[in-house]
Amino acid sequence: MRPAIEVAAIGRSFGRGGTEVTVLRDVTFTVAPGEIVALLGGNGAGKTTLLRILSTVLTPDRGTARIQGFDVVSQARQARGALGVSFGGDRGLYGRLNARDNLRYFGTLRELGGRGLTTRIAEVLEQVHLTEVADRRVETYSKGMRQRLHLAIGLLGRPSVLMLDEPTVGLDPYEAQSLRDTVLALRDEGVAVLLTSHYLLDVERLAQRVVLLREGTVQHESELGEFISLADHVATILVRGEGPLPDLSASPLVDIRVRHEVDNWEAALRLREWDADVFTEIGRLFGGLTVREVRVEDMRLEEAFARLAGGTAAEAPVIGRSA
Ligand SMILES: Nc1ncnc2c1ncn2[C@@H]1O[C@H](COP(=O)(O)OP(=O)(O)OP(=O)(O)O)[C@@H](O)[C@H]1O
Repeated sequence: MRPAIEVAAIGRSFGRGGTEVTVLRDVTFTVAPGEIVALLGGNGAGKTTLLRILSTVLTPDRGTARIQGFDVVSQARQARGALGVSFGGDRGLYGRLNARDNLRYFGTLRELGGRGLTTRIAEVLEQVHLTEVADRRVETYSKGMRQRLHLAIGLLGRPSVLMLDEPTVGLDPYEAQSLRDTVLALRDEGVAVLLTSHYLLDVERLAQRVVLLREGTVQHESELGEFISLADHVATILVRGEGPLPDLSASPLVDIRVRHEVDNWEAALRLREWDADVFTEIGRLFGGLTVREVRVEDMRLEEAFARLAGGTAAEAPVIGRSA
């Protein structure tokens, strides 16, 4: 089966002469129909630049990219026809109009029109669960509703390829999950999705494959499971307490960090693997102390990301689990 997205040796620089900066170097990967690929990377890795090239708004200096077989430079119009783009944020929506009229406006820009457009608007509203509020002004919408409207605009042309830049940013967990469910339903219909997200929960729940950019080159590409297995810790146990600090020397648990604030402390125990002794060990370390909270965080994705993108999980700039 022909890939829905083909990126071959793409390169892009900005500026000239002595101030030229190369932002993408020899980037190559594909996305199959019905597949969700997460494009990851720290700030400035080149993700947005690549999405701009694939959505035909920026031309590459080197290499080729195709959307459903259409070259994004020489066949930009056809490529755009196969593509839905949802870059989200607050830009681009007309607050004083309702969702239906926003969709009509963007549909007309895409040269969709007439009765076909009215039917299509009803369909996309249904797909993103906005039918009930479709006649309300968009300025009264929550962030999640706005993100879903962005997605609906991207879906108007029945795209077979969808590009989503930070689809869940700023959403509460319920809204984020609802948006993820919509994306999964689209994937099940055969849509190819390329996604960037600073929320690794999106990656975990959505992506089958991960492409990680670092300083403009593909640093790593693998199935999600393989990516996660690169982490050398399976979990972190956070223990919070008060009073005297625990003595954590001579523990077989790796990488123990303790943070101390006035009379509170927090210990982070990073586990290389789970075994029955972990709980015995925790009892031994913290027995007799005033423990207020014990929490287990599954850190594998963060760890894997941090190891490959640079820095440590604790410092990694792009991680968030709040959504
Ligand atoms: N028009 C431009 N002129 C000069 N430099 C640019 C231009 N666009 C992007 N860059 C630079 O290219 C690099 C990559 O930027 P890009 O926005 O693609 O990264 P990103 O991976 O999307 O980062 P973030 O996660 O912060 O959005 C950055 O160093 C940025 O400053």
